[in-house]
Formats: sequence, C-alpha cells, structure tokens
Amino acid sequence: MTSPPPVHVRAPGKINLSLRAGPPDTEGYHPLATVFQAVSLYEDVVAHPGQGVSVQINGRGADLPTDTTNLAVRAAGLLRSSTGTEDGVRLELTKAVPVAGGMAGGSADAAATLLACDQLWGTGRTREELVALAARLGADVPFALTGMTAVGTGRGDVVTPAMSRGTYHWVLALQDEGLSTPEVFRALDEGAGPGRPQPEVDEDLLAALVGGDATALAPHLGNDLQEPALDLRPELGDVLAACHRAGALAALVSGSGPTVVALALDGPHARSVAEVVRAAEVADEVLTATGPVPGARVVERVGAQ
Ligand SMILES: C[C@](O)(CO)[C@H](O)COP(=O)(O)OP(=O)(O)OC[C@H]1O[C@@H](n2ccc(N)nc2=O)[C@H](O)[C@@H]1O
Ligand SMILES: Nc1ncnc2c1ncn2[C@@H]1O[C@H](COP(=O)(O)OP(=O)(O)OP(=O)(O)O)[C@@H](O)[C@H]1O
Repeated sequence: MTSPPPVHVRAPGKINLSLRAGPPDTEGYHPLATVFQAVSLYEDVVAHPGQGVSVQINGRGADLPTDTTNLAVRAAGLLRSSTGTEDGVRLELTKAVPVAGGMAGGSADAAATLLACDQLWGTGRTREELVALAARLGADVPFALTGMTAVGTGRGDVVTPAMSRGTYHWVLALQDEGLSTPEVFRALDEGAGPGRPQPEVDEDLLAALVGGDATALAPHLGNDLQEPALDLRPELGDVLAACHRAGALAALVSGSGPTVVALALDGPHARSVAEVVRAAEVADEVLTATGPVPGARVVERVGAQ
C-alpha cells in the first residue's frame, strides 16, 4: 500500500485584546473572560507518515524538547489514543511565534497537529471532537483551531466567535527570554489577594470591534496579567513607554507576556511605530502583524492530486 501524502497545516498566534481573571479554582486554574484575536504570525506543521510519533523543529525553539512534553507530540498522541489508530507521524514544525511569549505558539502547534494528523490518518473527527481534544491539551488550544476574533470563558477554553469588522495593525515587541504562564498567574494572586469578582467580558470592547475603528478600540484594551508580568520583568515598562512615545494608539502585554503589542492606525503607521521601537533597543525583535486571521487550516496536502 502506498503511504498517504504529507499534510501541511498552518495555525496562528494570538493576542488577548482584553483579559480579566478571577480567583483560582481548587485545581489552581483561573476563571477568565478574555477576547482573543488571531494574528498573522504562524506556526507551520507538516505531518509526514511515520513510525510512532516524532517531531523535528525548525525556526524558533530549536532547543525545545522533542519528547512527550512537546505539545505537538502530546496532540498527536492524544488523537492516536482517542481514535485507536496505529498509524504514526513524523511532525515537522516551523515556528514563527515566540516561545513562552504569551502568544500561544505551543498551543498553535498542538491545534495544527490535531488537524494535520486527523487528515493524514483519515480519522475523520468532527470540528467539535477536535475542539474537545484541544481543550484537554491546554486552555489556549481551542482558540487556535477557531481563530479570527473570539470570546474565551471558563479557563479560556470555552470559545465563542465574536463579530469584528476590518483589519487591525499591530506592532509586536518580542523578547528572547520567555515568561512562565503559571508564574505570572501566581504573581497575579500574590498582588490581587482573594475576594476578586468573577471576570466579565468587556461589552464596550466587543462593540468597538464591530465598529472596526482602531482609535475607538484602543481605550478598551486591557490585561489583568500585565501588572504581574511587569512585577516579574520590570524592563517591560520600558517597552510599553517606547510604544507610547512612538505614537501607538495603545500598548499592552499579550497574555502572560513578555511580548508587548502596540495598536497602530494602519500598515504605514505600524511600520513607523515599529521603526521607533526598534531604535529604542528595548526588545530583541520588533515585528508587524495584522488580525484577525483564520484558525488552523490545511494549506495543502503535499503532492496531492
Ligand atoms: C495566559 C493565556 O495565554 C491567556 O490566553 C492562557 O490563560 C494560558 O493558556 P495555556 O498556556 O494554554 O494554559 P495551560 O497550558 O492550560 O495552563 C498552563 C498553566 O497556566 C495557568 N492557568 C492557565 C489558564 C487559566 N485559565 N488559569 C491558569 O491559572 C495554570 O497554572 C496552568 O498550569
Ligand atoms: N511545541 C511547543 N512550542 C512551544 N513551547 C512548547 C512546545 N511544546 C511544549 N512547550 C512548552 O510550553 C511552554 C509555553 O509554550 P508557548 O510557547 O505556547 O508559551 P506561551 O505563548 O506563553 O503560551 P500561552 O500564551 O498559551 O500561555 C514553553 O516554555 C515550553 O516549555
């Protein structure tokens, strides 16, 4: 029997336009009310037929583990055990999203792997089944399947698509050294103390997104994890200040950081803000991106007729 052609899936990184977190539950997880936007910084996963499950990493994160602690390997393993297939896969990841950067790169790898392996193995999971598997892999993984703009509730894993008009232009200030998501949540708990209210989705932000006007959106951007991320990494204050000085409409830490994202008026404005932030030498890399963009999708079935 001839082996099936490889499957190439692309999945986006995300930013949190708004993130509100309540006090932790008995398992240490925090209830969230967040608004995600998928942006044009992508992870590419090519699933080749193989023996067992293995992974090779290109681009960023060449020093990430390739054992079962890798989120892509976990995703393939979970699909295998839940479907009972004995087929294998050799995964080739090309990472563009910063590692431990608050942009859910590992979650994008996991989402892309679920979709790629389902196609490669012909296991025929429905979208709902893939989303349920995604939630078992991490709070951000379901959104990486959905993409575009969405509200995340529960642990951030209950994803509901949201309306958004137009395209938003972002400047991304990346740091080589990541921040640990559990540590940032711990710092939040130390700073915020008990008795905080259950988080609610910011309706004004959702209304601004429907209007499609970046200037109207800017004052509604916010992140409860920004202060704890700044406590752990005070230098991020310089990045935020540089974005403001550069004329950004708003600047905030994405998710658990340390990536700082700045909102611009349009493409040329984003490029000029990026130039000023780059010159300030407060970030290891400064990129521009747009959003919203679609979630994980098959780019091509390599060699397919
Ligand atoms: C910060 C965000 O990126 C915002 O979108 C997410 O909340 C994090 O999502 P994630 O990295 O996919 O999270 P998971 O892999 O499920 O969890 C990693 C760790 O983050 C903390 N965590 C995560 C999600 C959540 N709602 N509450 C938490 O406290 C927990 O300590 C958990 O052990
Ligand atoms: N394929 C993967 N890519 C990136 N990190 C991975 C991967 N597999 C496992 N990890 C581990 O997960 C940790 C966080 O991954 P990720 O890059 O998704 O962080 P993040 O963007 O801060 O995530 P989030 O925004 O979802 O909290 C890394 O420090 C790494 O140890």
